[in-house]
Amino acid sequence: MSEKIAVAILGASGYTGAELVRMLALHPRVRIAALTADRKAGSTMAEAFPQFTGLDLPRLIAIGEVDWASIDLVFCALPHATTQEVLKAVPASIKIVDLSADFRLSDPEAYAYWYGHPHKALELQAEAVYGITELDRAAVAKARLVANPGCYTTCGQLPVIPLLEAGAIDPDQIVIDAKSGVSGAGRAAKEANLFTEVSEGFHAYGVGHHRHMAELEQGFSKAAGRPVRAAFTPHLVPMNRGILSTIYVKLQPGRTAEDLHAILAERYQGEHFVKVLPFGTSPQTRHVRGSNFVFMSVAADRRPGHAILLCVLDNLVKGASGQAIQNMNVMMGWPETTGLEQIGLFP
Ligand SMILES: NC(=O)C1=CN([C@@H]2O[C@H](COP(=O)(O)OP(=O)(O)OC[C@H]3O[C@@H](n4cnc5c(N)ncnc54)[C@H](OP(=O)(O)O)[C@@H]3O)[C@@H](O)[C@H]2O)C=CC1
Ligand SMILES: CC(=O)N[C@@H](CCC(=O)OP(=O)(O)O)C(=O)O
Repeated sequence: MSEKIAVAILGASGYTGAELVRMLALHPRVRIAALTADRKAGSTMAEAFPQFTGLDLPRLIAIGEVDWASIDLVFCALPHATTQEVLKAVPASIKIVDLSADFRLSDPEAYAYWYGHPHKALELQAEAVYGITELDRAAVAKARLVANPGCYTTCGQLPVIPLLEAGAIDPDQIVIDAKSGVSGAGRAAKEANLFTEVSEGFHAYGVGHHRHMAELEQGFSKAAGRPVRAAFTPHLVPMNRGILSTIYVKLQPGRTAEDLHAILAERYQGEHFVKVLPFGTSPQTRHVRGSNFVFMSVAADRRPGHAILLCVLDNLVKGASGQAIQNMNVMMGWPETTGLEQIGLFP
């Protein structure tokens, strides 16, 4: 058996932290050496999440108690802003995959604008490599600190970026209508996430100003080779997991919706986790639930010169912890699917 690396999960008592534990407990190259929490420090992982009853896991401790000398790689699943303070104290010899938004924007001014305060770890922000694995694999392989992308932004960029790179769609006419399950908001108690607030209805939020626009625009601008503004409206739907993005695009002259499908099929041919379904298929969140897969497709729009892209993923897996493990596998030079073989949990 190959030697295992020792990993710490900061924020293990949260949803993405628990998802990391669920998948890393079966990862053949990893030993979970430290798990941290804030309010729940001192509890066992089974007390925080009874599904882990019987697993041999370290007790949840405060971040200050972590013995960094014993750790090879850190998964950081803390709230944004807290993350940049904490990661400054992690020794530079340790690899990091950060799930928060703290290191995703490479422009410090853009960060300050969208997050309302100056960045407190600019050296780390400069060092961080943005990592949608399928699009940034070569850079991720060389990185020490990977900024794991957001759930909405993975679901928005995977279908759009190859089309921008191919010059097949108009960069100024991208409209992303996205719906997320409530686990996307994390485990911390918030009035807006009470059962009565989210069940039996659904609503848009952050309309016209959601902070993920910055991350989408950063990716789209790089792919288009010029500044791009995107319309993005997130919605909260009464389900636990999953994101569906319905994306309206304008074709460049001479292009058809079928061309877009062919570009995506070719771009993701051979990718284990990204599946381009037949033209006109409507992918469903329930088919990727609990897995690291992304299903996407293209459909005709009745308006001439337009097309509709559809993309689904599990926000806690490919949208967060699964992609974080995929990035670790790339950073370590291991097969990318290691520990990520789960198939969607349906029905
Ligand atoms: N949920 C999702 O679908 C996605 C989340 N993300 C990002 O991943 C990160 C984690 O998200 P998620 O798991 O949903 O969040 P949760 O709210 O579920 O968990 C947060 C974790 O951080 C700990 N924590 C909170 N405040 C502090 C603090 N001041 N010091 C130390 N530890 C603290 C909590 O400990 P305790 O429980 O003890 O309070 C908990 O373990 C966030 O940055 C989020 O934006 C990214 C993509 C998708
Ligand atoms: C449903 C819900 O609230 N979703 C969160 C985004 C999910 C998340 O936390 O991802 P990031 O790390 O990319 O911010 C939101 O809208 O802020």
